[in-house]
Amino acid sequence: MTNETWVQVREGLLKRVGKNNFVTWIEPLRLTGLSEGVARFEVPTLFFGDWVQRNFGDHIRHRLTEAGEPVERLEFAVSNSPRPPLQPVKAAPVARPKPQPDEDLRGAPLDARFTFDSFVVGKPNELAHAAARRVAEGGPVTFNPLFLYGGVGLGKTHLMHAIAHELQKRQPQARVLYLSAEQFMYRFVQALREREILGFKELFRSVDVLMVDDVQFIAGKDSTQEEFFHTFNALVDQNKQIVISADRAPGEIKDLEERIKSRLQCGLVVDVHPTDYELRLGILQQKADFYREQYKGLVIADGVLEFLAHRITSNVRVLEGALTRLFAFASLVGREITLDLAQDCLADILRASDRKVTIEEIQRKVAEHYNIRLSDMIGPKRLRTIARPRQVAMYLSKHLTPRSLPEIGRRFGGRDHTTIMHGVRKIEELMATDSQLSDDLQLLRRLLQG
Ligand SMILES: Nc1ncnc2c1ncn2[C@@H]1O[C@H](COP(=O)(O)OP(=O)(O)OP(=O)(O)O)[C@@H](O)[C@H]1O
Repeated sequence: MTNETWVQVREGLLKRVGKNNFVTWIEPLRLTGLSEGVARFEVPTLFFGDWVQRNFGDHIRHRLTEAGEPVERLEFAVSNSPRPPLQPVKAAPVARPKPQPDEDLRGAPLDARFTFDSFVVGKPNELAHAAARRVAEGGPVTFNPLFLYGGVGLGKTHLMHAIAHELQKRQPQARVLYLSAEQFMYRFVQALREREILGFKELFRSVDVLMVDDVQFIAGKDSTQEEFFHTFNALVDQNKQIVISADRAPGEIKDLEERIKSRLQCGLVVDVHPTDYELRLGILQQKADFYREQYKGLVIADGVLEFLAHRITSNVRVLEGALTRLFAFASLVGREITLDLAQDCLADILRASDRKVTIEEIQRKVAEHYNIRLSDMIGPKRLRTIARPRQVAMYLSKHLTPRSLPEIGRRFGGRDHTTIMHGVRKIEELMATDSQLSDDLQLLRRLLQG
C-alpha cells in the first residue's frame, strides 16, 4: 500500500469520525505494515491501541478494504517500546483496561507559553490573576466556581492554562481537565451517539479540577446545558474545583438556563477588564525582551513600544500580532525598528484600531441588548422600558463618538439637544447607584469597541 492510499484512507476516516476524534485517535497512528489481511500500527500506549481497536477498528478496516486493501485484523504495537517493534497488542476479550489518568483525560492541549511567569499583571487583570493563583495553589476550595469573564483576547485562556500548568507541577496526580465548552458538547454528543453516556458521566465526575473555556458556547443548546448542569453539581458536591470562562458575566449570557446562571454566580465572578496603557506597555516590553533574544542584534528605537501601546487598544492578541510582524519584518529587511517603520509595516492594524463607532451601531447594539425594536430608539414612546435604553444609547453616543449633541439629537428622531443632554445626565446619575446599569454599560462599551 502506498503512502498516498493511507492518506486517502485517513481523509475518509476524518469525515467518518469527526475532527476531534481524528486528531486525538487517528492522526497519531503510524501504519507500519500491511500484509496477509493484517494492518499493523504503531501507537503511543497500549491503552491507545485498545481504544482505537474498540472504537474505530471497524471504520479503519472498512476504509482500507474500500481502498483496495482487504484487511481482516488490526494489530497495534507501542512505539519506542523496548520490546520488538511490532509486538501486537492482543485483541483483548477481557474488560477494558483501566485508563491511565492522563489518557482518558485528554482535554484540549495546553499552550506551553501560557504560564503565570509570562502573564503580565496590571490593574485591569490583577483580581483575575490573584484568583487564578489561588486556585493553582490547589489548597482547600474556597470559591466554586471561579468564573472569569471579559472581552476577546484579554488573557482568560492564558490564565486557565497557567492554572493547569501550575497544578500539574504541584500535584502531578491531580486529574485536571481543561477543555472548551464546544469540546464538552462534542464529547457529550459523541457519547450519546456511541451509547457511552455512562462512561462520559463517570469521566467528567472523576476529575479533581474541571476547566471549561468559553462557556457561552453552550447557551441555547438544551441537552448539553442539562448535562453540564449535572456535571457541575456533581463536582461541586464533591468539593472539586471548577474554573469557567466566558465573554460576559453569567447573568448576561442569553439563552443560558436560569439555574445554570445562578450556579455560575455562586462562586467568585471576576471581570478581566480591557487593558489600560500601562498594562499594554508592560506586555509589549515583555514580548520585546523575548524577541530581542530571538532576533539578536535587532534594535528597537525609543518610543516605538509606547506608540503601539497608545494606538493599539483593542486587545492583547492584536497587540502581540503587531509586535511579531514588526520584528519579523525588521529582521527581514535588516533595519532598526523605528516609528516610521512601525507606521508603514502596521498601517492596516493601526487603521483598524482607529475605527470609530457610529451612532447607528450604538442604537442597534443597545436595542439588541435590551430586546427592544430598533425603531423604538428613534420613535416617540415614553415607556420606561424603552426610554431608558434610549438614554443609554444617547449616553454612549456622546461618549464613544465625536458627534455634537444637536447631531446626536438628529439621529434620535430629530430630538432637541437638551433632550439628549438630559438623557446623558440621567444615565450618569443612575450609574452611581444602579450597579446593573453600570454593568450593562460596561458590556455595551466592550461590545462596541471590540
Ligand atoms: N496579561 C497578559 N500578559 C501576557 N500575555 C497576555 C496577557 N493577556 C493576554 N495575553 C496574550 O494575549 C493572547 C490572547 O489571550 P487569550 O487567548 O488568553 O485571550 P482570551 O481572553 O481567552 O480571549 P478569547 O475569548 O478570544 O479566547 C495570548 O497570546 C495571551 O498570551
